Amino acid sequence: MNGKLDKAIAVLAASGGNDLIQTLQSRGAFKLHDGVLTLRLPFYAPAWFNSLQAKTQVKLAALGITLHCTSQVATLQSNIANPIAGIKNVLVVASGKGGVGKSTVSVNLALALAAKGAKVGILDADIYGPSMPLMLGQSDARPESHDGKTMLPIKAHGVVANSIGFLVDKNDATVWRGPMASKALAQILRETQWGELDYLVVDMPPGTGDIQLTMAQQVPVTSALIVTTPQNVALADATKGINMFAKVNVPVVGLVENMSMHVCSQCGHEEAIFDQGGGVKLADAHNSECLAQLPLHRQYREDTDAGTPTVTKSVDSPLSQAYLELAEKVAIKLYVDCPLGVQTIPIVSVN
Ligand SMILES: Nc1ncnc2c1ncn2[C@@H]1O[C@H](COP(=O)(O)OP(=O)(O)OP(=O)(O)O)[C@@H](O)[C@H]1O
Repeated sequence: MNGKLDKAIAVLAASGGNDLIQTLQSRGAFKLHDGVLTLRLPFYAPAWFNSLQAKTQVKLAALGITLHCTSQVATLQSNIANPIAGIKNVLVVASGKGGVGKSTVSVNLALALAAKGAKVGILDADIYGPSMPLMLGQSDARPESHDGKTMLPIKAHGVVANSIGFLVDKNDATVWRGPMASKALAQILRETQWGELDYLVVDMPPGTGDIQLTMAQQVPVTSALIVTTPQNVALADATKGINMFAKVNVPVVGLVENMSMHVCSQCGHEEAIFDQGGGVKLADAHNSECLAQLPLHRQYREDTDAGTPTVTKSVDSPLSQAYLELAEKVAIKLYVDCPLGVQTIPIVSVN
């Protein structure tokens, strides 16, 4: 019986990535019963699973096995032991430098994770330039409170979100000093009724100063995703970002090189305006991985400006596809990189 399972695992490892299949196996994700091999996937990655199934079907059939899968996102270990009720994993999206597209990546990645099947929230922690109200098409929304103590997040495009931008006048927040900004983040994080979430994507303020450091220490972070553009000046700042997370024991799941190549919306001509390949080099230098190279394309800007990020606006476009692929890579890599965490604290309703 076990020999059969071992053979099936070897078949899957040859096609689905050895590290991943071995991690799944060692954490008890496979069960073989009556010729049905059930994989309880601890993340949503339907494209990866469909490809695995297609590639292994014949060999598994020869062993008398059919493969099935169910998905339930696992809670992974975070940097501090102070979890937020109902939230399984917190992914912070950070950049050393401003204006590299951190918010654009945060919102599209969050929507892509949701499109794959996960329950996702967005916390816009970019105190000095909150963009989520605009990018989610919710500029006039204000979170409601039923008890005067906690807020209900804003719902948009299948995710929930909260932002300093919903709560405070833009001009007030920009003059906050570090401790005030960090306190505001802690409050908005813990006083929002997020519900049950597989991932909370946190759009961090740009930079690697004390504010970002304090924030990273206050929030139970599973991992960080670093956004950079390919040119040297941005890469130097991204390096500071990677080093900052190392200081606070937050693993970096990988890098995203944004504005990688300019694609003309008229003729499709490609030009490396901000240079090329820097994200891959940086990732290599830090033993990390460049998980996506996203083009500089007018459509990305137009869609977020209109409050309908590309992943919701045109799901089938190649621009959207790039994010859908990134979402699966992030979900898978988080699981492989991070040890399993303690069971999420369930939300208990108090009447
Ligand atoms: N790949 C892209 N192609 C075209 N435009 C983009 C792309 N990524 C981001 N932009 C645009 O660049 C501008 C800056 O992006 P964004 O606000 O996401 O950056 P940020 O790093 O979050 O900035 P900040 O430092 O202000 O927080 C926005 O107008 C956005 O629409």
